[in-house]
Amino acid sequence: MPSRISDAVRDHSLLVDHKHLDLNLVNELPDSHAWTPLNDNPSGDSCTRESVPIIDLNDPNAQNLIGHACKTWGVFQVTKHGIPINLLNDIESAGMSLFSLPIQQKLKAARSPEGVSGYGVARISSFFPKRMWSEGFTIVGSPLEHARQLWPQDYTKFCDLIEEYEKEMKKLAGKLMWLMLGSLSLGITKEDVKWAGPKGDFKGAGAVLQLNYYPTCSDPNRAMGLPAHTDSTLLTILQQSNISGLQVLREGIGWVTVPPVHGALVVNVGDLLHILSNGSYPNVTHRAVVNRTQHRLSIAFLYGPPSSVQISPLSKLVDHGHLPLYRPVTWSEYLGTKAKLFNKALSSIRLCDSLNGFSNENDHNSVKIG
Ligand SMILES: C=C1C[C@]23C[C@@]1(O)CC[C@H]2[C@@]12CCC[C@@](C)(C(=O)O1)[C@H]2[C@@H]3C(=O)O
Ligand SMILES: O=C(O)CCC(=O)C(=O)O
Ligand SMILES: [Fe+2]
Repeated sequence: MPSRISDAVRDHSLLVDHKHLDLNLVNELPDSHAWTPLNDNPSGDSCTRESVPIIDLNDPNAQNLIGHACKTWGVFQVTKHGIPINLLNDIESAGMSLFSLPIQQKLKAARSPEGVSGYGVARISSFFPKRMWSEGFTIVGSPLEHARQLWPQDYTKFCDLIEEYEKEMKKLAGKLMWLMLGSLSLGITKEDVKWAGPKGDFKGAGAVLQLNYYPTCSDPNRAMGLPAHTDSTLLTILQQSNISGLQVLREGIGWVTVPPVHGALVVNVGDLLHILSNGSYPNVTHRAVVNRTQHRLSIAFLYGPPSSVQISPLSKLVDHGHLPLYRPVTWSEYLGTKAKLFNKALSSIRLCDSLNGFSNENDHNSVKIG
């Protein structure tokens, strides 16, 4: 078995340039991609009855169900969300056609070292000693330049579809924001979240679209599609096609598989909503595993506030008994901190509990004192 990328190249001529291995052509897992075996088999495959809640957005009780899911899991699946199924299918096909391009073509749209958008491995890869079994394509704003490089003759279809998908996702994200905030405390209104705008439609919100592709893998227990992380967002809406792979970490249980449900979308709490909720909603840790027989595609809509807005615990959640757990931070500042500190970013902006003289029992990230 080739033990390093360089060996893989020599043996199989699979390396496209000095750092890109075409995972679709690799027969054996190179050492560079071999993680410690995943013997933490998810409870989704064993006997636990705990599963990520599935909530029908038309259910009159949806807000309470969402509130409970956010407090206990930090993640839920939504059905009857109003996104047309054709749009979900179309974006999936567009993603598949992108990742099916020859690697030399995809590399024409490679993310630049300082850039955010384009083709490449997920940004967090630099924090891990082993490489991921996945490819990514990140879209911020218009994908026009990169789409032109990928499909010189026929790029407008892709761009129009992305525009339509982002428009629909933004609408859904705004609706979810009110449902998630409304179940935190009675009476949270537009006055409490001024940056939601006069109509309360979060018009100025920011978003990034991330397409993830996980090729089949001969040794899935030693490979990792996307390692454990939290999203640096308010919330993320994930479309995970019909192949399983997403797992969430549940305190006291371990890794739980989020089973694909036809037409459903996965919604997870990101770091910024954790801050806004003053620690009441856990920013769920999640990862993507791979499998031997079926490649997998996922599409993440990463939703955040306008870049200059300071996010801090909602004032209605703060009083003498509940001091703010985090200092204010903008999305841009937080992304910069995350890029440097990764999973220590949140604690770097945390206000000191011992100074506050208390520990919030609702805060799933807190270390209990005393
Ligand atoms: C806005 C962003 C969130 C993200 C980093 C980024 O600047 C652009 C890509 C996003 C993504 C998608 C895949 C998983 C993730 C952890 C990563 O490596 O890149 C997220 C980042 C994040 O949420 O921190
Ligand atoms: O592919 C998945 O299921 C997870 C993707 C993800 O976590 C992300 O894009 O942030
Ligand atoms: Fe994620």
